[in-house]
Amino acid sequence: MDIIFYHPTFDTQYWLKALLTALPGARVREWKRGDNQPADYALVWHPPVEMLQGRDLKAVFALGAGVDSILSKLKAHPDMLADNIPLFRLEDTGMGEQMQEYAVSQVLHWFRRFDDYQALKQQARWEPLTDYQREDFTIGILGAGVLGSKVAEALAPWGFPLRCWSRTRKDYPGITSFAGADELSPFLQGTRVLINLLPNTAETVGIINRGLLNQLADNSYVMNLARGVHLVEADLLKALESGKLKGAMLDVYSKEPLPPESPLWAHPRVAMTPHVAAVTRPAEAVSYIARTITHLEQGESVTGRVDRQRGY
Ligand SMILES: NC(=O)c1ccc[n+]([C@@H]2O[C@H](COP(=O)([O-])OP(=O)(O)OC[C@H]3O[C@@H](n4cnc5c(N)ncnc54)[C@H](O)[C@@H]3O)[C@@H](O)[C@H]2O)c1
Ligand SMILES: O=C(O)[C@H](O)CO
Repeated sequence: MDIIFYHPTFDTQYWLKALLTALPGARVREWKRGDNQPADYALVWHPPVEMLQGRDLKAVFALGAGVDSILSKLKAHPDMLADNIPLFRLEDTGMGEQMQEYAVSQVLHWFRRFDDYQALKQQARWEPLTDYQREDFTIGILGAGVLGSKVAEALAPWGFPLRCWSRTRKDYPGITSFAGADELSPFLQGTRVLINLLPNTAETVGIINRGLLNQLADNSYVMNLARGVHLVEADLLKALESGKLKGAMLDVYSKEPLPPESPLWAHPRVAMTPHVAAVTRPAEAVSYIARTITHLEQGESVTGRVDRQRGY
């Protein structure tokens, strides 16, 4: 079995070695321009079109959770990957735990009013504030898939009212499930902390806009952990100014790296990280991919296949 690997920034040598260890007998090579030799599987992130074009592969693995960038490249170059070649993505592989850490720590930061105390400290003001109550702190998670459900699971023991919104109804213990476009408004009403973990698709681009933000509870918070295109940044800034929103925690942006002129940098109630909420953990990813390839080779069923029509 031949495997080709391409990632613009990862430590390729580490991956090649780890893949060889996990799949003894496989031939694994870094793909370089001009390499047209046959391959069975391709592991990629932001691949050049020529890497995949015309290849008769058994499967392609995206080396991340989101497949928006490869699907948009496929749209521009439909001959890059034949329709019958399955595209897989990483399911969790350590990203769930990272999202849990991120979301829980930020929710508690807001709930315990550390944002307010930070602002008071800057003015050298000693001022105990009224506690927030859990029942006024409903958390709504947009997207209840692999990562959204992990975040919900980690928040559940803290006792906040929890709800999620997804395409189809979920049956997660202790979490109210809202499903489909018709239930988006009821999901938003009463939500105090909105956490976004949707995939980037034609249906979800720009979903966190003025109309959506206006439906949240007053003094709400927004955490965007999915993709920058989900959020209309100008609408977020207006909602912060109007007082509708109390704060935002952003990991992803309409343009990355975020340009220096973006007003988000200087906004006192916007906290930011540079698209690091959950990164690919090589060891977990390699064992996931190796396991999936082994199942595919044995004709067994696997999960993680992207529905290219649906867009995730
Ligand atoms: N910031 C980061 O570091 C980082 C890291 C990993 C993943 N991500 C992002 O997180 C996203 C989610 O990852 P995942 O593994 O949980 O994906 P997933 O496919 O397992 O879950 C997606 C969820 O969104 C819901 N959904 C999709 N379209 C919908 C629609 N139109 N209406 C209602 N619900 C809809 C699905 O029902 C599902 O519950 C990824 O696509 C990626 O963009 C970001
Ligand atoms: O989708 C992912 O895996 C991360 O956001 C990295 O882009």
